[in-house]
Amino acid sequence: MDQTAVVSESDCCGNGCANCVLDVGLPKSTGEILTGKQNVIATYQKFRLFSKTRHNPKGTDIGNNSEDLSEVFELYFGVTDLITNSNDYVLAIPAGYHVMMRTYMSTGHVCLRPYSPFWVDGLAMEFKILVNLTPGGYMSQYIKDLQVGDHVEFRGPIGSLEYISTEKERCVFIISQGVAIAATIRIVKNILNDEEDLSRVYQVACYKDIEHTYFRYLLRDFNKYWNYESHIYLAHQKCSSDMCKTDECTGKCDWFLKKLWYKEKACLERFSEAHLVDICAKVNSYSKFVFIIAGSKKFQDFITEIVNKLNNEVKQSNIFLL
Ligand SMILES: Cc1cc2nc3c(=O)[nH]c(=O)nc-3n(C[C@H](O)[C@H](O)[C@H](O)COP(=O)(O)OP(=O)(O)OC[C@H]3O[C@@H](n4cnc5c(N)ncnc54)[C@H](O)[C@@H]3O)c2cc1C
Repeated sequence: MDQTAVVSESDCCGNGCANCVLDVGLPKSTGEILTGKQNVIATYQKFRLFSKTRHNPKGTDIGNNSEDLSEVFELYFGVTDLITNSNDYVLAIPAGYHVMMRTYMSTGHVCLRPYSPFWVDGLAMEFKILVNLTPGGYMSQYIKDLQVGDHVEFRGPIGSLEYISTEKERCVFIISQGVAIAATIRIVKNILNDEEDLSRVYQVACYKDIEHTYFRYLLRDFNKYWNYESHIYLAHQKCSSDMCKTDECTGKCDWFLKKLWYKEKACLERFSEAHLVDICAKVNSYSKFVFIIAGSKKFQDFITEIVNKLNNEVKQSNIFLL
């Protein structure tokens, strides 16, 4: 099957079939990870919840910090109780791919939801996901009730990202909405940690406000690399300063400016075509552009539309939807 074909979640019947329609094959690079071993997550596998912590966008690891987000959790899972020798297995989840979490409803129906690991240790067979609990959501309630030590079923990897090429001087635009940035973290790390990869990464992270800038500390760290820059867009920043005359913050008041870190820039607007044009103006050749878009279908459609308006030389095969 064409690995660049976009398969919608709605194509999945939701029954957790062994040969799920969402499996579109692994990128060629996965062969190196497997090295003759089996992928432990290729069929549904139980993973033990090692830890469950509230996400702190600033990265401080002091438990119960007042800046921890009450509705966003980092879940750390690892394989336990393998029937055969664990040396026969690795955990292969390529960057940009997701895993399917499975649980059963009280009605007996299966509940499947995809999540995108932001950290994977293939040999230890451990991974982490960031989950933004959805009010009234079935899996969200299940996750909320999960306790450390509980076992949860996952399978995968599922995805279609095959952007890796021999071309190492690309302009990689990574545009994400909210928690979907989790899916992009490993892609950025892979590029930045590859000394032979001279690609420039422009990360556009769209959030509702500064309190919800997930992985803010990572973006700060990535910005230390010569070939990386992040742009944060905050669509709904509330303000408690008198300087901003309305409830919506202008981003110019002392209250907001004090919230920013040294050299950190944030634009208090929705990301638009004009912003994309501004960022792209820094780059010369459009043919080397790669766009990786992570977010809801509506967000992906909007960004794809403005990318297509940008310049008709942007090849469709260089646009990847996570
Ligand atoms: C490729 C991919 C990767 C993803 N990665 C992540 C990730 O890394 N982290 C993350 O947090 N999320 C991720 N998601 C989203 C995730 O899969 C779930 O959709 C999300 O956690 C919500 O699931 P849920 O079962 O809690 O909510 P659902 O039960 O699906 O409910 C969603 C919403 O619909 C409403 N609703 C449900 N039933 C009804 C009804 N009968 N009538 C009216 N309204 C109803 C609920 O109130 C809720 O607001 C990803 C999604 C995709 C497609």
